[in-house]
Amino acid sequence: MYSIYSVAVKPCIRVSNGKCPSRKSIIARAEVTVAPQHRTTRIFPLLSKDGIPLADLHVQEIIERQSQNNILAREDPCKKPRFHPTFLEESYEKCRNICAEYAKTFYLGTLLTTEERQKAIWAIYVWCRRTDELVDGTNAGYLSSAALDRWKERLQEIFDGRPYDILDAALTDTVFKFPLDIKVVRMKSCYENFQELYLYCYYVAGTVGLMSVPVMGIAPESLVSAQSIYNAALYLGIGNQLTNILRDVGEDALRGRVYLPRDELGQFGLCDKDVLSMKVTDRWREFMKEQITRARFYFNLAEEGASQLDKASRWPVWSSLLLYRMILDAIEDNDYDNLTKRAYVGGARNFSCCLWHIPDLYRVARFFYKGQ
Ligand SMILES: CC(C)=CCC/C(C)=C/CC/C(C)=C/CC/C(C)=C/COP(=O)(O)OP(=O)(O)O
Repeated sequence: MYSIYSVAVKPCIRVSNGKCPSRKSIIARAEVTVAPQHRTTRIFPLLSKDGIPLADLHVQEIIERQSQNNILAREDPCKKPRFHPTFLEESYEKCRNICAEYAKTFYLGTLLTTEERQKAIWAIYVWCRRTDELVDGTNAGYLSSAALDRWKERLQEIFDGRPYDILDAALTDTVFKFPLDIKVVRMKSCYENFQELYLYCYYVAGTVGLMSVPVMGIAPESLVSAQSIYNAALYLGIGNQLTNILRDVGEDALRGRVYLPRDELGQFGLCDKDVLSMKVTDRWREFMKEQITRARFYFNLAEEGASQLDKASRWPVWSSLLLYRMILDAIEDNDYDNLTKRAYVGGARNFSCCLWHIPDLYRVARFFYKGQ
C-alpha cells in the first residue's frame, strides 16, 4: 500500500578504454520495471544468475538512459550550499547516531571507511530511513498525499541547497560532494511472491547500495564493467534486507507484519497466520532453509563486486558481508527459532560463527595489515 524511495545515482561508468568519463557526463536513475510473472513450480524460480529479477531492472540501460541528465548546477561552486561548520558537524553527528541506532550492522561497516565517505553514507541512510518511516512506519496509514508531496518538495530543496531541517543539511552537503540523485516513489507493500518482495528490498536497501557506489568509489585499476559493480552493491542491499527480514520475523509478527512471500509460504503448507502465531514447526524450518539459501546467494554475488571497489572501501564491505552472513548462521544455529526471539544474539555465538568465515576474515585481516 505504501511507498519507499528510489535513487538515481551518477556512477563513474567504466568505458571501453578503462577510464571514467567526467562527472559531468553521467547520471543514472535506478528505476524499476517489474518483470512479467514467471510461471514455474520451482520454489525459487529466480535463484539463478540468469533468473534473478535484477536482470529486469536493466541497470545498464538505466545508467545510459539517464546519462544525459544535467546536474551541472550542483557542480557550480557558487551554488555550493554554505553552512556554519559546527552546524554541519552537528548534522552529520545526528545522522551518525540515527544510523548507529537503527542500522547497527550497517553502521559497523561504515566505521571502517574514510571519514568523508562514512558521513555521506550516514546522511544517505538517514534520509532513506526517514522516507521509509514516513511511508511504511507505524503512522503510514495516515500519510496524506499532501504530506508525501511535501516530503518530495523537501527532497528537491535538498538538491537546491535549501535543507528544511538539520538532518536534511547533511544530505544537502553530501549531494553536492557526491554524484547522487534521489527520488521518492510510491509502491504497494504486500508480498504475494518473491518478485514483489524483491521490489520492496530494492527500494529500502538496494537503493542504499546503489547510492553508496559513487561514495565508496570504484578502483581505478578495475577492469570490470560499472554495471557489474552497481549490481553487486544492489545485491548486497537485497541480501541484507532479506537477512533482516529473516532475522526479525518474530519482531515483525508482534507488529502484525509479515514480509515473507506468500506463495512460498504456501508451498510449505504455511500462511501468514502461521507466521503470526509464532510457532516453530518442521515446515517453518524447511521454509527458512530455502530463504537463507537465497539470501546467501545474493551475498555471494555481492562479494564478486566488492573486490572492484576502491581499496579503502573494500574491507568495510567485506566486513559487512561477514556480519550479515553471521546473522544467517545464527538463525540456523538457533534452530530457526527466529519466530520467538531474535536469532542474532551476539557474544560467544557470533564469535564461533566467525570461524566459519575464515576466508572473509582473512581478506579483512590481509587488508588491515597489508592494505590490499
Ligand atoms: C558490494 C559493492 C560493490 C558495494 C557495496 C556498497 C554498499 C556500501 C552497499 C550497502 C548496501 C546495504 C547493506 C544496504 C542496507 C542498508 C540498510 C537498510 C541497513 C539496515 O541496517 P542493518 O544494520 O542491517 O539493521 P539492524 O540494525 O536491524 O541490524
